[in-house]
Amino acid sequence: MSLFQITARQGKHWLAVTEQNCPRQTTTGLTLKLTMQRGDFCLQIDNCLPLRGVTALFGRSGCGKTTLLRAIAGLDRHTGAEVQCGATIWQQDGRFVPVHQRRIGMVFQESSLLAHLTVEQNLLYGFKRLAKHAAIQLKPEQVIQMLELTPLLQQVPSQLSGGQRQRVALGRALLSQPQLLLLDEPLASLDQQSRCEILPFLQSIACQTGIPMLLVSHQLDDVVKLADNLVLMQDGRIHSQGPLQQQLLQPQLAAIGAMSMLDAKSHGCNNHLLKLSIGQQQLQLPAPQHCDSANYSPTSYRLRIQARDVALSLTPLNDSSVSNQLQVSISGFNSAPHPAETLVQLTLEGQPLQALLTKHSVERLGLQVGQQVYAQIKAVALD
Ligand SMILES: Nc1ncnc2c1ncn2[C@@H]1O[C@H](COP(=O)(O)OP(=O)(O)OP(=O)(O)O)[C@@H](O)[C@H]1O
Repeated sequence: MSLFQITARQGKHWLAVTEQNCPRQTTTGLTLKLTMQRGDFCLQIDNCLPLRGVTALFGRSGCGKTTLLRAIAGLDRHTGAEVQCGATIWQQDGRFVPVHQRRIGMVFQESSLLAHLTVEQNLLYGFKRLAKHAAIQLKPEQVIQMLELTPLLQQVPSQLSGGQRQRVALGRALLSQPQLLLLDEPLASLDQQSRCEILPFLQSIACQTGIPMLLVSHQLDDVVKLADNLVLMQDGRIHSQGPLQQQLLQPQLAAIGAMSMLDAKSHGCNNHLLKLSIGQQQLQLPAPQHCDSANYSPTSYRLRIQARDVALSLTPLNDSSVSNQLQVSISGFNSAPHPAETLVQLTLEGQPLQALLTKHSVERLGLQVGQQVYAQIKAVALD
């Protein structure tokens, strides 16, 4: 049985992971020491990034994400830099392992497939060139199945959509048997529908292969669906890093639209609604298109919620259309980009949740740290 169920819902895609945990590679981290000056820009990194799950690099344009990724890959050589992946030294003192000798799979914004080769030939291009002694962890048939590439194998890149091309690029990267996947805005050139189509594939690669990924993305939405760890970059430095849920509370993310991620458990569908629980509390959202209540096995489910979609009340509302009413406690208040607004930090069954309210509402309700209140979230605002 496949570890994963991937189902789609109209306009949005949705991934459900079975009760089995994803195998995560557990090596030591990616140790980086880099100082680089380019005109006014200075990259200064002295950090260790996790080598497990998906780590997203997020920050304003020009903060140095691509420069950092290129240094990790060995595409650029910076004097004095140190790059160590787990126990393997890629750069230190006079030693510099060139890009083709680092076990890295790379996918960029524009896939660089070979135009004259079929999808199958593109996939096998790097695989066939692997050294005979290289340990093969992923076979072509596994990758083709995981990325649903069978119908495309005899086509050439010009016959593919942008999303299909990125799937092939991902497949080719995986077949190079990487120790680390570097993804530099792999969804940036895709329209919204293609982005939604490819997200579940990225999720299943992360979970099924256990290969750690470093993902550069401008879309916080994508990061919230994919990442386990979030690294925030600012002016050439790593400002903060940590598990996604906690990092989403960082104040600088409020400027682009604060949101939360909740880990829930889904229990099945009824009347086209997916039923979920977080601890003892129940909630629901419109079910994915192919959700089959008869064959539903309990799954983990990652919920994404915009802070502006969360309202608070002192008592449960019985005459409201909002069906998700969750008991939460107030853990703090943060400033919001607009002077009339406040970000209320909440705790829901041990998980952080944010609500964006006007200061006027906070005062009117007399909200205080430690207070128990009810968070109302419209089912249609969840995904
Ligand atoms: N070849 C280069 N020569 C000089 N400066 C460069 C060069 N490449 C990048 N830079 C500068 O280095 C800084 C970091 O660029 P980088 O592309 O790493 O940022 P980024 O965070 O990836 O940006 P974006 O999100 O827009 O892709 C920028 O100020 C950029 O202008």
